[in-house]
Amino acid sequence: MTDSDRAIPGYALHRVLGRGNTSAVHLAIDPEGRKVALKIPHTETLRVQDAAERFANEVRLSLKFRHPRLVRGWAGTPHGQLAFLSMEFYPKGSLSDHLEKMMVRRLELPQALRILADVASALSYLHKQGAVHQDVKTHNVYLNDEGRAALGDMGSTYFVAQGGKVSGSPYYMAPEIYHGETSSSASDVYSLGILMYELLGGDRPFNGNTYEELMVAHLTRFPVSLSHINPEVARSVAKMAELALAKRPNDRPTAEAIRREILLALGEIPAEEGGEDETRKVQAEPAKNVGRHGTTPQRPVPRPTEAPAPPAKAEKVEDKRGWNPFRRRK
Ligand SMILES: Nc1ncnc2c1ncn2[C@@H]1O[C@H](COP(=O)(O)OP(=O)(O)OP(=O)(O)O)[C@@H](O)[C@H]1O
Repeated sequence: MTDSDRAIPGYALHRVLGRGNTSAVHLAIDPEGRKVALKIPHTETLRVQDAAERFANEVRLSLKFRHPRLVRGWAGTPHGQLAFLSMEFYPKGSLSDHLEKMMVRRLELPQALRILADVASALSYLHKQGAVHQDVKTHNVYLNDEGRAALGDMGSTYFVAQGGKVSGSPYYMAPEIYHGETSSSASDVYSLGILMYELLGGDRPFNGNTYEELMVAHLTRFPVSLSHINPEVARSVAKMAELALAKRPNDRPTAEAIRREILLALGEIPAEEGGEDETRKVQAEPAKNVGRHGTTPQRPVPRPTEAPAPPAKAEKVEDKRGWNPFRRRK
């Protein structure tokens, strides 16, 4: 029993689904008898103003946004000793957990495209609401039993009109964020581009052992063409991933344009964004032979571990020195 295993009135805790830097997430039964993922912040999180505010932000925004490709918040209390967030339970856990468990370098092509289309769909929705997510990465994508994905962790999300604190994970952070500029929907698209390389190409395009190495890579290097890494990926999708990684925000496509291109590669006609049913199938079955040469062969390669969130812009240099991109966060 730790401090984040405390009782929340009305919820029966079953087992721990995972522990992060700021909270523990339990499988629980809510007052309506539903299985939910119950997030309870560590006492330390509630003590540190920034962390407490981030948790409160996650609670508020998870309850506010409604989209089938966003992790749904059922109920929550943003502040205080009884702070919690009750969310939709994703039985397969996070995409990073899943990739680690599967021990594969990349998923089968249709599965990877489906996940990417779902994340692009969630981003397209958020961007239309005038919000920026700021933390797109495998750790924050959740999977259900049908192979559908939902984007979670709204802790860093903010409305552009209201402004917000710039943050992100160094593996996924756009060049303008490294430059200390403000984030935008285009910086989310950049992170989506990294995710596309990761899922379709088997690796992130920019790597490094330190924050500085990663910064240099993101600022100065250009990714190898995704078509070259994986010729099975449709050229139109590979092109989108490459454009998403453009150094200048204005040169990147929108999340909606990426979503459409991926859905077309899946053999679906993209429908309007926002409803429960975002796509209409062209064929009764999802296209098996996606891309130019069919599905992706699997290679058993263990995955690198996730990076923690970087020091926020305003944080001190000591934080940066102590930062280790390969430390597990749970
Ligand atoms: N909705 C959910 N369904 C199933 N499992 C979940 C869900 N939400 C979180 N988990 C599990 O709990 C773990 C911890 O959650 P999460 O990463 O959100 O915690 P956190 O403390 O906010 O993380 P950090 O602050 O380190 O980013 C996840 O890695 C995942 O395994």
